[in-house]
Amino acid sequence: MANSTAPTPATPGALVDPLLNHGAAFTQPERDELGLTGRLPSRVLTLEQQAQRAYQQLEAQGSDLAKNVYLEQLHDRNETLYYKILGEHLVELLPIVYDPTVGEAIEKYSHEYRRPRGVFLSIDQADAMEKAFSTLQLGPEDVDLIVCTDAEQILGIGDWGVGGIQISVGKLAVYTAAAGIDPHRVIAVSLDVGTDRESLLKDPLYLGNRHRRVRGADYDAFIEKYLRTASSMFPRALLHFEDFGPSNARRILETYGGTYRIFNDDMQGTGAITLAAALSAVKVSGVPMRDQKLVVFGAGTAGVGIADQLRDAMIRDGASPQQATAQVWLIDRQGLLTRGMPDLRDFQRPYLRDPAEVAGWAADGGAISLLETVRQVEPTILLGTSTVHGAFTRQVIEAMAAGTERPIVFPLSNPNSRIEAMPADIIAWSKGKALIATGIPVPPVEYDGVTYRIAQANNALLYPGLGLGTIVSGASTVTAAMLLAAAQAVADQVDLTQPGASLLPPVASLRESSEVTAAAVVKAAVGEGVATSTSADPAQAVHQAMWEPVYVGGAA
Ligand SMILES: NC(=O)C1=CN([C@@H]2O[C@H](COP(=O)(O)OP(=O)(O)OC[C@H]3O[C@@H](n4cnc5c(N)ncnc54)[C@H](O)[C@@H]3O)[C@@H](O)[C@H]2O)C=CC1
Ligand SMILES: CC(=O)C(=O)O
Ligand SMILES: [Mg+2]
Repeated sequence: MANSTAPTPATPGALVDPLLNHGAAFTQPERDELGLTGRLPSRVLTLEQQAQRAYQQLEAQGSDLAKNVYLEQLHDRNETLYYKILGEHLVELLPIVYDPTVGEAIEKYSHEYRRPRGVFLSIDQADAMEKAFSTLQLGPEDVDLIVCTDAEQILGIGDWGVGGIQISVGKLAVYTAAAGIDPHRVIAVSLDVGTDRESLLKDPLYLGNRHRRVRGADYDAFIEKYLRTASSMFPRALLHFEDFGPSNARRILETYGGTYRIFNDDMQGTGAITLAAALSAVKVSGVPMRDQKLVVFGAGTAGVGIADQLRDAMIRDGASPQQATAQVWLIDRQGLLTRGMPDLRDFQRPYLRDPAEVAGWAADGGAISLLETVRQVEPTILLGTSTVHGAFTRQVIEAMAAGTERPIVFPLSNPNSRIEAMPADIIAWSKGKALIATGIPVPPVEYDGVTYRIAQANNALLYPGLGLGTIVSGASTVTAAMLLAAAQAVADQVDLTQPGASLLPPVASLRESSEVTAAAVVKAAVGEGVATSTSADPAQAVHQAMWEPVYVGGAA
C-alpha cells in the first residue's frame, strides 16, 4: 500500500507540551480558548481525580522498571500531574524515579527509550552547544538549575554513556518533589563524550556516541565550553555536576568552583548528608567528634569527599588539623593506602599512612585488608563507598563492635546490588549497638524488641534544600559554610530520644525538611557575603519560592 501524503491531524500544542498540558482537566472555556474543542472527552476532571486514575494505572505496572517507564511517560505528558502523584506518594515513588530503580532505567535506556527529555550535548559537535540550548527558547533569567552528567560513574554501576541522562532527569525530579524547585526553570543535560562500556559500543540500538570516552585536552575543552556556554546563557543557574568519574569530578570542582556556580553532588552533597548523619550518631555514641576515628572503604569521589567533611568537623570540634587528618584511614583496591604505593590519586594523599606505622599489619606482607585495619585501628566510624556488595562481613562488624561501644557504620554504596552490608545483619552482628545509615532506602529492622529506623544518607536528603537555598539567595558560589549550614539544619531536625531512632529526618517529611534546610543555607550565603539577593525573612522567601503542582489558569 502506498504511503498516504495527507497531512496528519495536528495535536494542539497545549496537549503536547508537558509543562502546559492539563489533559482532561482543561475546563470548557480553556478548551475553547486553546483550540481543544472536541479534542478531549467531554467530562472535565479535577487534578485530584486525574491523580487517582494515574496512580491506579501506575500500581497496575508489573515491576519497578515498568513503573519508572510509566512515570517517565506521564512526566512527558503532564508535569503537574506527575509531580502531584510523586509528592503524594514520595516514600513509595522516590525509589522508582530515583535511586535505586533509576539505575536500572539507565542501564536499559537505549532499549526502553520512548522520547527524549533534556539536552544532549555531544563532544563530536561541541560547536553546536549554544544552538542546542537555544532550542529551549529560554532567556537569561529563565533558568535556576542545570544538572549535567558525563555518566562515567553512575551511582555504583559505572559507565553508562548517554543513558546517564536519566540521572540528570531523576535528580531534577527530586529537586522539584522534595524542595519545590520550579520544573519550568530547570534543564537536564547529558555530556556525551563516548563510553568505555563494551556492551554499549557493540549494541546496535545504543543511542549515544559509539566511540570510547574522549579524555585529556579535548575532554577538558568540552567541559570548559559547557561551563562558559551554560553560565553565559543562563547566568542565574546553579550548575549541578553528577556522577562524573573520580579523576574528573574533583578536578572540575577544584578548577572551576571559584569561578562558576558549581555544585558537585557526589562530593559535596554526599559529604554534607553524611556529616549530618554523623552529627546525630556522635550525639548518641557520646564520643566527641574530635575523637572519632574514621575508616573509609572505597576512597573515590564520595569516600574522600566525606572524609574531608568529617575531618573538618573534627577540627571545628577542637582537633588540630594534623590530628584530625591522622584520624582518617583510607582503603581502596590496593588495601590500606600508604605512602609510596603505585596508582594513588592526588586527593587521597593527605590521608596516606606511613608504611612504618603499619608494618606487620598484613599477615603475608601484602595488602592490608579491611578486617586487619579495623582490628588495628578500632575505628568509631566505618564508611562504605566502594560499590563492593557484602564487603562489611560479620567478622568486620564484630571486630568493630569489639573496639568501640556504639560503632557508626555507614554502608553508602548504591544501588541495592552494591551495598556493603544490609542493616539487619549489621544490627544482629553488633547486637543492636551499631548506628547505621545507608544510601538506599531500607525498611525498619526489628531486633530484641527495638524498632531500628534506618537513616537514608543519600544526598537526595540534602541537595534539594541546599539547591533551593542557593537559588533563593542567588549565591554566586556554593561555599563550605553553606554546606555546613545545610548539614547542621538536617541534623537539627532529628529527634534521637527513642532507642533505634533514625539518624536523619525521614523521606516522608522531606519537603518540610528541605524548606528548613534552604532557609539555613540562605542565611549562611548572606553571612558569607555571596548572596546576590537578600530578604528580611529568609524562611518566608524560601516558602514563597517553592513551586506546587497545581494547575494555574488556562495553559499556564
Ligand atoms: N549515599 C549517597 O548519597 C552516595 C553514594 N555513593 C555511592 O558510593 C559508591 C562510590 O561512588 P563514587 O565515589 O562516585 O565512585 P568512585 O569510583 O569515585 O569510588 C569508588 C571507589 O571504590 C574503590 N573500590 C572498588 N573496588 C574496591 C575494592 N574491592 N576494595 C576497596 N575499594 C574498592 C574504587 O577504586 C574507587 O576508588 C557508589 O556505589 C555510589 O552509589 C556515591 C555518591 C552519593
Ligand atoms: C546518590 C548518588 O548520588 C550516587 O549514588 O551517586
Ligand atoms: Mg551521584
